[in-house]
Amino acid sequence: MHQHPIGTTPHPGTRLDGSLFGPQNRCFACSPDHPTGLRLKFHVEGDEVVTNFTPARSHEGAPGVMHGGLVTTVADEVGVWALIALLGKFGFTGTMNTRFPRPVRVEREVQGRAKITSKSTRIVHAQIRMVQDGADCFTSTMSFILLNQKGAETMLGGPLPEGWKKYFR
Ligand SMILES: CCCCCCCCCCCCCC(=O)SCCNC(=O)CCNC(=O)[C@H](O)C(C)(C)COP(=O)(O)OP(=O)(O)OC[C@H]1O[C@@H](n2cnc3c(N)ncnc32)[C@H](O)[C@@H]1OP(=O)(O)O
Repeated sequence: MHQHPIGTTPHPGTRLDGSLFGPQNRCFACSPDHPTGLRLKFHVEGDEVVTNFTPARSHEGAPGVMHGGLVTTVADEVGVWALIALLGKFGFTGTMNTRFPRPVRVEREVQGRAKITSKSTRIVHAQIRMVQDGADCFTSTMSFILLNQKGAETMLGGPLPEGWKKYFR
């Protein structure tokens, strides 16, 4: 029987940048007005959520190479945005199983691509790739944990803004 891939249609009305969550969103990776953040934006291509980012010299670890932790930051973020865009849900990163097959060079665009591979009530698995000049530089299987409103409030340490509640179970 033909199986529809999970989450292939953008969740209706979803604006694919950090302004979606309003001024309380201070996310280093996606807040549009973070003073030193990455200010990532996202779009959907088929069953993938995609972000484009050009690392600067200030994102280096080894000379000429983007710091692996920052590569992971972009990859983690595009994974979460796959849940937001395709499922209308927010998940907290639970696990990452990652390889870095090639360096990401600074001052050249790298593309983050995330695809949802499985979904249950409480866990979503996604496959994330970071691609530069047509080659995979980072591949990871990540799990994201879906909390209910009470669990999210406990985790975040306070009540959720009204507009965030729908992103939880
Ligand atoms: C709307 C919000 C807007 C925000 C604006 C900014 C946007 C962008 C921000 C983007 C930021 C980027 C993203 C970030 O940076 S998210 C930040 C990085 N991640 C964290 O800080 C998570 C820290 N960990 C925790 O808080 C808890 O351990 C979590 C919440 C993960 C689970 O809590 P808890 O343990 O109490 O949950 P449960 O007992 O109900 O279990 C539920 C199910 O999950 C399974 N499980 C549990 N742990 C793991 C695990 N580690 N791997 C795999 N599976 C795990 C468990 O077996 C069970 O499965 P099942 O038995 O039902 O099958």
